[in-house]
Amino acid sequence: MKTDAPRYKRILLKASGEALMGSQGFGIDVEVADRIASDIAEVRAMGVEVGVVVGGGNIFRGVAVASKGGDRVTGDHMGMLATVINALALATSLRKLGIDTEVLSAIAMPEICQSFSQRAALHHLDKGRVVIFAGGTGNPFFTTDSAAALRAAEMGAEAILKGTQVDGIYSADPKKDPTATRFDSLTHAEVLDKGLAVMDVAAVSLARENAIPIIVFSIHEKGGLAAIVTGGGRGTVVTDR
Ligand SMILES: Nc1ncnc2c1ncn2[C@@H]1O[C@H](COP(=O)(O)OP(=O)(O)O)[C@@H](O)[C@H]1O
Ligand SMILES: O=c1ccn([C@@H]2O[C@H](COP(=O)(O)OP(=O)(O)O)[C@@H](O)[C@H]2O)c(=O)[nH]1
Repeated sequence: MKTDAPRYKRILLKASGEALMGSQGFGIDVEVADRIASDIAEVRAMGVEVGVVVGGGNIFRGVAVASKGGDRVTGDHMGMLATVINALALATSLRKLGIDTEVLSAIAMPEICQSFSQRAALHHLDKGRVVIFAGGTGNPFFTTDSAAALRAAEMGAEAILKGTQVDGIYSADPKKDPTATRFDSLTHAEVLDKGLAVMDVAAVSLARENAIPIIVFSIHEKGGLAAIVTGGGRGTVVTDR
């Protein structure tokens, strides 16, 4: 039994969309969604309040449309709808585990889920529900990382936990540069000044302005989320120290 006490009362997990496709080339691998849900359930069982922003890269990215001569805004609308599909999949996995979960969308679609408002989000969190924020920020030209920073500020989260493909922030993209070295800790300003592209500038700036720490860790590690929440695990911690 895990006895480590959680460091945070309320967190915002950014779950990579790309991770959800598992070893498939596209879409959602239900086994991966179920495993991420079990990781979330583990920290809920510790009493941690959890908001989740889910990406959409496993289904659609707006730039893909723009790069082929299409309209970027329409592409981004398609990307935001992709995040709603992922949010519904993750909510399904959480509910299978008996975790009370609410999906709040930045784009109104009342037949499918509630619309986002800060009041609704805080209400559901207070009731102990996991809240999945769908539809990104609701605006084109943004990313789900920016949505994560925005929702973290709105819900008063003590940390943004970015669960991604890599186990931290490196001196360069480790997928492209095998000589890249990993940081244990950085400041928001250092991430921006060094141009470390693990998160976009808007997201890091918003987190810095609101003094919200960011922890980048691998979402592929079972139990990795609980390890980070209890102050262990492998990841890069970004603070305004
Ligand atoms: N300096 C860096 N340190 C770590 N990862 C980086 C860095 N620069 C670029 N990356 C890349 O950024 C990716 C995360 O970007 P992102 O598109 O937000 O993924 P996701 O939203 O699916 O987690 C990592 O998987 C990594 O390949
Ligand atoms: O506030 C937002 C969030 C997302 N998107 C669109 O949704 C896509 C999927 O999000 P993202 O690339 O951040 O997903 P992830 O990288 O986490 O899988 C993006 O490419 C954008 O096209 C957007 O337009 N506004």
